[in-house]
Amino acid sequence: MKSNYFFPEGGHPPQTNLLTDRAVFTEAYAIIPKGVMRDIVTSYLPFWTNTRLWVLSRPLSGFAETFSQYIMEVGPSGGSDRPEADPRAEGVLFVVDGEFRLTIGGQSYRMQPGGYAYIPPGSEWSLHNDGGTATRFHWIRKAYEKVEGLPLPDPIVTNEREVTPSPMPDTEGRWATTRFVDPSDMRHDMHVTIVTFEPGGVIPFMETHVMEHGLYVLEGKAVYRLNSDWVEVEAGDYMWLRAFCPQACYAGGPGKFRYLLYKDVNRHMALGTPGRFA
Ligand SMILES: NC(=O)N[C@H](N)C(=O)O
Repeated sequence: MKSNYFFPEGGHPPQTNLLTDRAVFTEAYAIIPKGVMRDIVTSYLPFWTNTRLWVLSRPLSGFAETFSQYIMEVGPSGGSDRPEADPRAEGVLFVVDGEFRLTIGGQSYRMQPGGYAYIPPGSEWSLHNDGGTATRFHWIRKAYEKVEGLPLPDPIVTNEREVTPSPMPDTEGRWATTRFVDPSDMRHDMHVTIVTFEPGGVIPFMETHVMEHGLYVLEGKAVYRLNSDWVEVEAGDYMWLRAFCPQACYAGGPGKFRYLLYKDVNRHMALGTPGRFA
């Protein structure tokens, strides 16, 4: 199935056009624009066949940075029976292009664009592209922080088509969030949602909060405020925001502006232990 969520750039950039990239890396945020996700900056992982990936974020300083995010590209017959090497890691997959078969705890699911899967830590899972074309999906990983007395979260497999977005209060529906997890479920320590703005919709104040973000633009255009800078972003761009990075946005139209949003939630910060997720 074809999707409009992914915007790969093959080959190498032209030698004559060095000023078009909008990549930025600062202490508070990074922007990895779609033009940077090219063949030359791919990675590979052990125990994955016919697979390459773009690593969009990973813990860098060892101080309370919580997640890693990849765009995975799995070719025909590719995949893995040993996808995750870290037993602490929980994961979310979100499909942007193509199809694959996902098996969690012996149960198999057909994943298509818009497909979302939450994989609890320690799960037995595998992923295989049994179609004829490459599939691409986000894989967001975090070291799960267990709460004594609470069981692990259950696996969740769904598609954004199955979930009704919740409008944000006082926005006349111009800003809505598609939630795959009940925000009051304290078993979960990470949320991956889809944020949708109608043209002209805004985040009307400088959100400044402890949660980190990974933010991949699925559709449309906007001007995004990151710390002290306003930047133009569009479908296929990725942003990574450290804790307390001030943020706001203005959706430019003419269509919807939508992004996949990672956020760490519902846990104390471990006191006096640097390297929480190193
Ligand atoms: N940048 C964002 O979209 N932030 C969200 N409002 C959030 O933190 O939930």
